[in-house]
Amino acid sequence: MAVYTHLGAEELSELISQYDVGALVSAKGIAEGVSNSNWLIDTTGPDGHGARYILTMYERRIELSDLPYFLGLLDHLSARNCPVPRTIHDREGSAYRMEQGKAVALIEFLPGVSPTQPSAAQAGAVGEVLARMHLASRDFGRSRANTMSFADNLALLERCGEDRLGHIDPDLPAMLAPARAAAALDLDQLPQTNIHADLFPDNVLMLGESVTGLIDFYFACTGSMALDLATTHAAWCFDDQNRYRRDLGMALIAGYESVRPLENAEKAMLPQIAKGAALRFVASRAEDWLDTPDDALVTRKNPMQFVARWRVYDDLGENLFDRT
Ligand SMILES: Nc1ncnc2c1ncn2[C@@H]1O[C@H](COP(=O)(O)OP(=O)(O)O)[C@@H](O)[C@H]1O
Ligand SMILES: N[C@@H](CCOP(=O)(O)O)C(=O)O
Repeated sequence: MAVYTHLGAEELSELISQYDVGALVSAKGIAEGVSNSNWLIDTTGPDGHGARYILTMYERRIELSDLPYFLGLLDHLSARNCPVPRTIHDREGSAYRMEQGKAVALIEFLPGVSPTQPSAAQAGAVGEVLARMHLASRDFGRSRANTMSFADNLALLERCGEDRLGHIDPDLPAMLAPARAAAALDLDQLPQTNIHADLFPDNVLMLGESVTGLIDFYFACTGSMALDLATTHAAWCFDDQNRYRRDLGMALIAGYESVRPLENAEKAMLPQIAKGAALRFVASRAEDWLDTPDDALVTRKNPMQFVARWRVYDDLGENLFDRT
């Protein structure tokens, strides 16, 4: 379920005619995704040979004032040969337009599929691309504060409250104490850049072991590179029972370090940051769980999945980098 708004054929044709991409041939709603409405758009193409795009309508959680940052970052990274879709600008040069009172953007279509059970080779490739992206986004001229920082996550869990957290799962209120510990970490002293901050497998397109696209930059922000690596680690390196896949963890970090070796201060803090990164998804998923009506068509994501991952990080402690 990821088409929240109906756009009629005439509206779509009129919208597409504002871009130099040829005439609309077909528009199909995309089922994947939870936050925005997405359509797969085929046109006759700027040169008449056909072309494909993604049309995104921003529905939830996105401030209009953040769009120049998100869309500008796509253009910045794409121009630096990172596998990131560029934004198609309309004839007036705008990266987004308003339709039915909501912002829409036309985005380059990239080939590939998101892995559901990633291999170590795929995790290594993602680590390498993540590091390339970190280096390439250092000179992006804009910045954006992280609205899902560890302090924000703590505030979110506190707003949910022990009682309501306990209704989701009796083990959830116990996550407040580690969330306080994470909120006390100072990540500002670590190397900063513009980070993706939500690089789950479903936000990576791959063909075999090659990364063809990093997508869904709508949590991107200015922040610690180690936080982005830890978030990617928490999202990629566990099986469907939330058991740690050490082979993937090692491959992800090795791939990252093949491009950008971690500094000692980052290595020292990574075990703590990984716990905070797991709690970030405990917090947002707990909030979504409580806010989503039982009859909503969206599949709620279970916060306990990331409680399990937090426990793995807590047990691993300093051994996160161990190869055995
Ligand atoms: N640039 C792109 N190229 C190809 N497919 C894309 C692109 N952007 C999005 N998609 C497809 O649309 C789906 C939903 O996009 P996504 O940005 O993840 O939505 P949401 O923000 O709602 O999670 C993706 O899983 C992917 O299949
Ligand atoms: N990746 C987050 C949820 C964010 O959803 P997205 O569809 O915008 O990536 C999670 O798994 O909790």
